[in-house]
Amino acid sequence: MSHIKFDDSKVKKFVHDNEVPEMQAMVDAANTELREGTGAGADFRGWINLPTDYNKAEFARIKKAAEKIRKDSDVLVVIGIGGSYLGAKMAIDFLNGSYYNSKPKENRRGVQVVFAGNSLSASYLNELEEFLGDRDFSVNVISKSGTTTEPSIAFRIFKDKLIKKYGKDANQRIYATTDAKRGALRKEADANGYESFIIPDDVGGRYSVLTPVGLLPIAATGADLDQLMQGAADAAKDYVSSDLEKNDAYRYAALRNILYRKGYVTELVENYEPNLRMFSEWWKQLMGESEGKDQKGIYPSSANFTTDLHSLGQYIQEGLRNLFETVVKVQNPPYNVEIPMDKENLDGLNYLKGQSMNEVNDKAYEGVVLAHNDGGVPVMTVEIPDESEYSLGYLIYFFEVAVAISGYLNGINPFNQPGVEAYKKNMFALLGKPGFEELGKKLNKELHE
Ligand SMILES: O=P(O)(O)OC[C@H]1O[C@H](O)[C@H](O)[C@@H](O)[C@@H]1O
Repeated sequence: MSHIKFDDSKVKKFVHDNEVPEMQAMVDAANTELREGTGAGADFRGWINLPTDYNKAEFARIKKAAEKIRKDSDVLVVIGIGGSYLGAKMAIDFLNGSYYNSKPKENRRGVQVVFAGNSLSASYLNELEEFLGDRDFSVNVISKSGTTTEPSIAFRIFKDKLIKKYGKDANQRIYATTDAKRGALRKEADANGYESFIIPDDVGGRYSVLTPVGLLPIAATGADLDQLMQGAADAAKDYVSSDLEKNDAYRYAALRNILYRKGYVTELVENYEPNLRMFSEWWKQLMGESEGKDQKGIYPSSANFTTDLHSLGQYIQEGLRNLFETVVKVQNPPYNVEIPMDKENLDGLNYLKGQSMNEVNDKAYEGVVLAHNDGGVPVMTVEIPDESEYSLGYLIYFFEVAVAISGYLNGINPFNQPGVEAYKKNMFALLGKPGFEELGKKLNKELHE
């Protein structure tokens, strides 16, 4: 039985009864493409069986490395961008809360984890260096290609810092997560003897959170990796049927495509728990890089509730009617607080006395769903029981398998990202990278005309 409760009752107004069954044949075809490898991008389907077929020896080595980091460091600096950043960041926030790094040591299961190499901002790096101060730290540099500019620059800077602080022992504090054979990072890891972990060839960056890419930083916070993988493994079993009556991940994929074809071209993923803010950022890369191509695709966006009801709420209620919402809801958040009685009741809130904040949050959710529905916004809800490692693993797999099916339903390759190179080439040319001279001249002319 599914660990996720998927509620599509609030799309009924927008989708006729016949529409989902009429998608079944297309979903069957998409399922065949995905499972039999007859679809585009078939070489990148390693994530399908990853939750059970992962490298067990490496998994054990990740746990050991995390233990060593917890012993000899106060902070782990994780360097990466895109799929080499978002998965670890979202999982750490999801499992530990957004103030994890500010908690006193005794309230944390592991080291503080900070992220670098996810922008080109020198000011951000400076802040990070100030945060580190003279405390002990290690670095986990992550790049599948091993050549991405942002993490490469950040790695140079933190490597230099490590060498200045620890001399020849610096190499013992560097963990490289990269391709088995290719790329500059692999070369450097081999040359300097860094402990290294492998990103499988057949798993793309945005599908890589359950590889060493996500696992080492997550383990450094003391989280239970076995439960995380178990959740994903169970989801892999639960979401294997191509029957839309039995597979909610596929049903979600089908409904997204039905809505998209009616003009609902923007999907907002939403949460009612700030711990899930970064989950939305991870989801946006998964959806956006998978589906936005060939001049089509749903635009993935996000909102954090109830916070954004006071900023974006107006637009969602009454703006252009091209939006639909997917709420990721937590049935039992890790904490609850009772609203106290106030004798004077000057704020008029005594009608809430004795109620819990989680109840109030639930009522907000119910009120919002009904209001937005009335305003012309289809809403789907993906509910997980709690914020455990198991539920997170399950949820990750739900969206991974859903977007793969959804992409095939829309006739694109859900596993490549050719468009990302365009700006990179221009940036290299404008920076004067050897080999890009001609393009550099052309762009400089265009910029100055
Ligand atoms: O892991 P890396 O090779 O450094 O790549 C990091 C990220 O950068 C790219 O530009 C891609 O669009 C992403 O899919 C990828 O996750």
